[in-house]
Amino acid sequence: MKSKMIFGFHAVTSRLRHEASSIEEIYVDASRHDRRMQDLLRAAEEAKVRIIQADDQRLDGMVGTRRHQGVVAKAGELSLARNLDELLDAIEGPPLLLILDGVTDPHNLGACLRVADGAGAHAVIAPKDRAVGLNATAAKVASGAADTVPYITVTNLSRTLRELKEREIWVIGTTDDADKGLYEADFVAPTALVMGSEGEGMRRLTRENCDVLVSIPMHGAVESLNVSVASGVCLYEARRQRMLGV
Ligand SMILES: C[S@@+](CC[C@H](N)C(=O)[O-])C[C@H]1O[C@@H](n2cnc3c(N)ncnc32)[C@H](O)[C@@H]1O
Repeated sequence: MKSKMIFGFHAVTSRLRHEASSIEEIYVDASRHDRRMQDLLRAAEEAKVRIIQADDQRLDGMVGTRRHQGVVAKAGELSLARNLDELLDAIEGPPLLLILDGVTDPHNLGACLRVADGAGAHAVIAPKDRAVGLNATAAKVASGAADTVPYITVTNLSRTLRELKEREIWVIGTTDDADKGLYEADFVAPTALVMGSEGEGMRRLTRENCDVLVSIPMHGAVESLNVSVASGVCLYEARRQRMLGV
C-alpha cells in the first residue's frame, strides 16, 4: 500500500473517523497534553491505531513544515466511497457532483470520469439500470480516473436528486433547449450537475427534479455536444467560478 503523511488535527481526525483502517500509525508531539490531543488519542485508541511519541523537530522533518499541530499520521490511500451518504459525509467544502442520466457508451463514461477528475468533481453518479457500468473499456478510457473518482450507482435517480436537494445541493440540469445559459448559473454553491444520455438527453422525471436547466451556447450548425465534452465545459465553468469565488 502506498503511504503518505497527513497532518494536523482536522485531517487526521477526519481520516480516523472515515477510514481508520487506512492509518498505519500516528506520531504525536509528546509535550502536548491539551484537550484536542486527548480527544485524538482516545479516538486513535478506540480505532486501535498505533501511537508513536515524537518530538516537534522529528514531526517537522517528516512533513517538511511546522504546520502539523503536533500530529502526523502515516496512512494509505483512501478507498473510494461507493455510496452517496458516505461520500457526502466525507466531502470537505461545497460538493461538485456529476450525474449521468443514462449514459450507455463506455467511452463516454470513461471520458466523463476523466474530465471529472481533471476538474476536481467529487464523484460521478448514475442510475444502476439503463446505464453502462464501469467496465474495462470505461476504465481504460478514464486513464486512471476510475481509481480516483468514486462512481456511485443509485437505484432511483429521481429520489437521489430529491435527497441531494434536501442536503441543500443545487441541482443544475443541462439540455441544449434550456433558456438559461451556462454562464448565468451559480456553481459556487454545492452543486450536482446533471447530464443526459447520448440520444434522448435527460429523462422527464430527472428534468423535473432539477432546480434549474442551463444550455451551453452553440455557435455553429450542430445542435448539441457529446456528453463528455458538455460535462467538461460545465465542470470547468464550475471550477473557474470556484477559483474566482464569484
Ligand atoms: C448528445 S447530448 C443529447 C442531446 C439530446 N438531443 C437532448 O435532447 O438533450 C447528451 C447530453 O449532453 C449535454 N449537452 C450536450 N450539448 C449541450 C448543450 N448545448 N447544452 C447543454 N447540455 C448539452 C446534455 O446533458 C445532453 O443531455
